Amino acid sequence: MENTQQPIISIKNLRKNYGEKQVLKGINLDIYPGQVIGYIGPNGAGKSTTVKILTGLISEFEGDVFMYDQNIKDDIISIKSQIGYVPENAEIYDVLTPLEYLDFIGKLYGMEEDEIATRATKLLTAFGIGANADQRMDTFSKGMRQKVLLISGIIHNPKIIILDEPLSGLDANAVIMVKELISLMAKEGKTIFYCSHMMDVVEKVSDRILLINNGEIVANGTFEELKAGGDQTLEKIFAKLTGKEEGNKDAADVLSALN
Ligand SMILES: Nc1ncnc2c1ncn2[C@@H]1O[C@H](COP(=O)(O)OP(=O)(O)OP(=O)(O)O)[C@@H](O)[C@H]1O
Repeated sequence: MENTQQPIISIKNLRKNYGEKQVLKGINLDIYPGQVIGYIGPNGAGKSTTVKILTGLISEFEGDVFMYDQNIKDDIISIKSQIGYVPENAEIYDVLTPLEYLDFIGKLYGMEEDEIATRATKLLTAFGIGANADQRMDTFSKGMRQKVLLISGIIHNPKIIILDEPLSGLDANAVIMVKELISLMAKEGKTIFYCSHMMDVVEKVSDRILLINNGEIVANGTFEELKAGGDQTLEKIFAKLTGKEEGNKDAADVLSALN
């Protein structure tokens, strides 16, 4: 179906080089309000580089990115405050308690102290760690920290949410909850850019799936559209388009290297 809305994110001929190496080779993409974009690709394909450009962590690149109709090169600071970002490997200030940490993050987003405290308490409870709100995070498990990170990415109620492998370390119940949350947020009109290696989840939550390989988009469509090529799971589509369709003999190669 043709989208008649204005894109909330528009990526035009995005290129990035590290020295001689071309990491992004001209990415073009329009993303509309309320869409969940699943961004997948093999290790080293260019996913995190794309995300770092979208979130202003990398400022040197060729091409243009528009968010909320503004070129991010013109005012990345104001755009950053309107994005929620959950990074892949974030350091959390774990000498702080969740409430202290979220207070710090909320203030960076310009929120009022009372509003931060109320929202943080509600979110921590919703994520099942309300009882740990005043406990130092150096005592937290990986999943508990990941929950705090997720909360820190949405506490300011942004319209664009960028998630880089957000389910890492979460237990099965939390995964179900976050999947549901992604769908509900999209229904509210939020736009989610979701990078992950968890094919089964991407398959279920995404309205549009983009597969990047060697810095180029090699598939772009709904899961139904991608399946029309004949493969019934995203795992199989991924394997075919990234050159592993002959069956993955890498595991056997690893084993034989040991013998
Ligand atoms: N700071 C850097 N300097 C040089 N090369 C880099 C740098 N950051 C990333 N690269 C290279 O850019 C390419 C893309 O990396 P990127 O982190 O975007 O991949 P990815 O798709 O996120 O991979 P993964 O699934 O492993 O997280 C890789 O070849 C990587 O080695």
